[in-house]
Amino acid sequence: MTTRPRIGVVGAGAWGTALATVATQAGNHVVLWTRETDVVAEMATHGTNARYLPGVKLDKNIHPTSDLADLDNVEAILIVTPAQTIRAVVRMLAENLKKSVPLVLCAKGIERESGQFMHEVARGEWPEAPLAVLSGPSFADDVVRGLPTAVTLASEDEALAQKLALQLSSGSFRIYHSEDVRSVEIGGAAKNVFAIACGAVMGRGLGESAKAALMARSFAELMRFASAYGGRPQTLMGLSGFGDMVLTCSTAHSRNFAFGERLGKGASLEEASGGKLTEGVFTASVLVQMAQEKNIDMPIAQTIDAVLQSRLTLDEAVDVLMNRPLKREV
Ligand SMILES: NC(=O)C1=CN([C@@H]2O[C@H](COP(=O)(O)OP(=O)(O)OC[C@H]3O[C@@H](n4cnc5c(N)ncnc54)[C@H](OP(=O)(O)O)[C@@H]3O)[C@@H](O)[C@H]2O)C=CC1
Ligand SMILES: O=C(CO)COP(=O)(O)O
Repeated sequence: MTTRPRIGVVGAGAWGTALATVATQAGNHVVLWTRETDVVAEMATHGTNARYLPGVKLDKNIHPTSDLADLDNVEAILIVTPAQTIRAVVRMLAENLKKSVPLVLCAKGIERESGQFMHEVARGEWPEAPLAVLSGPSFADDVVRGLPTAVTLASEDEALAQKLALQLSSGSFRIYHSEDVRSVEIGGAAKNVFAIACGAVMGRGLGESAKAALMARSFAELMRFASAYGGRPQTLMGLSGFGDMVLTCSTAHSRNFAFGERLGKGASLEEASGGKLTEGVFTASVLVQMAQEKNIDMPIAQTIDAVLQSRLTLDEAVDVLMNRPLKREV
C-alpha cells in the first residue's frame, strides 16, 4: 500500500460498501471488514458485492477482510451495521483492536433494549474511543454510483468532526460537520418510523395530499421529540432531519417506505419487509416509549407502532389520526 490514509469500514452491506467506495474516491485506502468470508472472497476475487450492491464494481483501493487485525492502524472506523447490532460490534472492536480509534457510527436507529442512542451505546462499550455519527439523505445505490448528495457528520469534538468531514468528502459526497450529535442521531432514527407511515398511506391509495400532510405532521412530532431530548431545531431543519425525512418519506427506493407501502397494499407484517433491513420497525416502539416517558405527543409514531404490534389495522390507524380533536397547528 502507498501512504494514502487508511480508513476502516465495518459491515459490507449496502451502506458499508457504498461508504467504502466514497472513502476511496476521497483519496483513502479502505479496509472493508465483514464477518462473511464468502463475501470477502467474492469482493477480493471479482471486485463485486452481489448480495448487497449488485452491478457495482468495487474500487481497487478497497481491501476486503474478515480479519479484525487488519483494522489495527486505520485512522478511523466507520461502523455500518444495523442499529441493534452496534453494541455487539463496538464491544468486539474494543476487545480485539490494539488501541482506540475514532468511530463513526452510521446506523440509523435507537437501541430497543436500553433506549440509548447509538453514540451512548458505543460510549458504554468503548469509553476511550472518540465518537462521531454520520447521517443524512443518502441511498447507497445513489452514492455508490457517484450521484451527488450531502450529509452531516457530528461529533462532540467538533475538530474531529471537521477533520473526518474533510477526509471522507468527495466530489459527489459533501459532508457538513456539526457538534450536535443528539439532533443528528434523532433525525436519522425517527425518519425511518415516519417513512413506514408515509409508505402505508401511498400503498393504501390515500393520495399524495395525505402523504404530504402526514410528512409535515410527522416532522412536527420529530421536532417535539428532539426538543425534549436535547436536540436543536436548526440542526433538525438540516440534512439529517428535514433532508432525510423528505428523501425517505417520498419513495419506495427507501426500504422503510417500501415496507409501509406493502403493508398498505395488504401484505402481512412478515411479507412486508421483503427480506431487507427495515430499521423503523425496530425503532418504532422504543421511540414511542421514550416519547411517553417525557409526555411528548406523537400520535403518528404511536399509531404506526400499534399497527406494527398488530394492535390496530391500517384503516383503524387512519381513523384514529383523522378523528383526533381539532387543535391549533403550532
Ligand atoms: N442502505 C442505505 O442506503 C443506508 C443505510 N443506512 C443505515 O446503515 C445501517 C446499515 O444498513 P445497510 O448497510 O443498508 O444494511 P444491509 O442489510 O445492507 O447490511 C448490513 C451489514 O451489517 C452486517 N451485520 C449485521 N449484523 C451484524 C453483526 N451482528 N456483526 C457484524 N456484522 C453484522 C451484515 O452482515 P451479514 O451479511 O453477515 O448479516 C451486512 O454486512 C442501517 O442502520 C441503515 O439505516 C444509512 C444510510 C443509507
Ligand atoms: O437512510 C436512508 C436514506 O438516507 C436509507 O433509507 P432506508 O433504510 O429506508 O432504505
